[in-house]
Amino acid sequence: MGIVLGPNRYGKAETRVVRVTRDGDTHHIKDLNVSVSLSGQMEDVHLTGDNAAILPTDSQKNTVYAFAKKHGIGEIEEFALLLARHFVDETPTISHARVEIEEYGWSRIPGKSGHSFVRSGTEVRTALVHSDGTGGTGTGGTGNGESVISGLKDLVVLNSTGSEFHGFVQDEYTTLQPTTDRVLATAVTAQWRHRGVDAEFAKSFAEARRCLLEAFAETHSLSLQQTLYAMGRTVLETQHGICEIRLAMPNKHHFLVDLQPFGLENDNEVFFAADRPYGLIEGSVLADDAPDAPAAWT
Ligand SMILES: O=c1[nH]c(=O)c2[nH]c(=O)[nH]c2[nH]1
Repeated sequence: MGIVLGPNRYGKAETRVVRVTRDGDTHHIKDLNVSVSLSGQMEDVHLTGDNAAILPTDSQKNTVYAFAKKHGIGEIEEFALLLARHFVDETPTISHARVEIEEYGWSRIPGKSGHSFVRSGTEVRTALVHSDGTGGTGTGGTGNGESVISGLKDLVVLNSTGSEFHGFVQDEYTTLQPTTDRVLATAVTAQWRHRGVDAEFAKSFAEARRCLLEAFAETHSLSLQQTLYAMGRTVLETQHGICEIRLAMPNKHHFLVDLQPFGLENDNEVFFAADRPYGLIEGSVLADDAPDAPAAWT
């Protein structure tokens, strides 16, 4: 039996960088969590411990900080592309870079100060970039060895009516009562794949987020699965630069509390918000001409 090295990658995970841009007394901040993962000629380091091909993960972390100073931080997709292309273009032993970024939002505290901020809730904006470098010829999904996926996570939403769930399979373990009026709540994780790498990412993000919220609010839901599909479809119908969207939506169950022991009616007014277990509904919605790009998601 022969033993060989399988797929591998390495890099600095979760570099936290906060960039302050000073515009007189008015400051702007970008707060990111950057994870770099590189692959290439890595046989020797694994098989013999020869580090000659290795760009240390420490240098990768330093690059994130240096680029934040030199180039500033604009849209996270662009910052990720800049980093990914740099690692592949400048290090001959690296042929592929994956850069994943989370962005934590801050909004201004109203008032006179231009330097006071409050974190904008739990929601996180995300980007995932793959690059074979600016001279790349790989199969990232755009034909030139690069792909860009944008997204968000922990977008928490709730409909206090307009949601039903009935007509499901009944087996000997089924106790769930059918309902024609329930609370529907979830924390949306969404990732959408762009057809190209030069979209207007700020505009596209705002539009995709608006579509997700609008479809969640406006769909009269017979299941969270139906709502998921409606949300994905709305994004793809509105934004032709996006060819695929993947959604993961936990069903944050709200159970009606039995108030009868207290002689009280509960007409869909008082709920117990359970945090676990939760139903986990996941799905992908695609344009039927979407180019195949499974590697873009890894
Ligand atoms: O929207 C729902 N989808 C399900 O698949 C499911 N299963 C369940 O117990 N409740 C729900 N709700």
